[in-house]
Amino acid sequence: MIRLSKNIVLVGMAGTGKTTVGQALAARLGWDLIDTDHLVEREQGMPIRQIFAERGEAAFRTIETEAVVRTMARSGLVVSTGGGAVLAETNRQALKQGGLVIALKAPVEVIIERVRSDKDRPLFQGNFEEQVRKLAEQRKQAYDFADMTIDTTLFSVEQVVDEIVSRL
Ligand SMILES: Nc1ncnc2c1ncn2[C@@H]1O[C@H](COP(=O)(O)OP(=O)(O)OP(=O)(O)O)[C@@H](O)[C@H]1O
Ligand SMILES: O=C(O)C1=C[C@@H](O)[C@@H](O)[C@H](O)C1
Ligand SMILES: [Mg+2]
Repeated sequence: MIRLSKNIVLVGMAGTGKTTVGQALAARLGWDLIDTDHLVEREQGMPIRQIFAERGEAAFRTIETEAVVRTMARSGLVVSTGGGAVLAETNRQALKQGGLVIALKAPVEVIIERVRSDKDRPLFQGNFEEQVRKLAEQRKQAYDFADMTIDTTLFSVEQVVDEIVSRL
């Protein structure tokens, strides 16, 4: 049994299911959900795709860090992060200090199938299969700082939630 921290935080590559599982987990626990991507989009008044296009990735990362740090100062939340939210040391520290960090994993082939029809991810434009593979390779160890890891390949969303709840 892992002692429950202030928040439950989901990290992982794009398409591993952080948003979908976060929604189901928050509903199951009766907790509020903050999806940092959605928070940024709401506060900036535009989709992340447009932030990347008009201001660049570095500007997005600055905004993302501010949203992550502010969110992690709260408690009793399920927090779904963006796929790249773990890249900054400031974010990793805030996530770890303020929550139990759970990494969702899936093989690159599964990720490709899950995100194939969603054209909103700015890092997956053009030859998106190649881009997913490259990013997965670059981020091979990026999620290793998590307190636990769940491979979502063979699980439905509700089964992933069952697994998380059983490990709390
Ligand atoms: N366990 C699962 N089994 C099958 N499909 C899943 C599972 N989890 C998520 N999906 C599907 O994969 C797609 C991507 O999921 P989701 O948007 O939740 O990923 P994400 O990790 O939040 O990605 P991003 O980092 O880009 O925000 C969605 O269509 C979702 O329904
Ligand atoms: O993997 C990433 O770097 C990203 C994932 C998404 O959640 C968004 O945060 C954005 O598209 C960047
Ligand atoms: Mg998401």
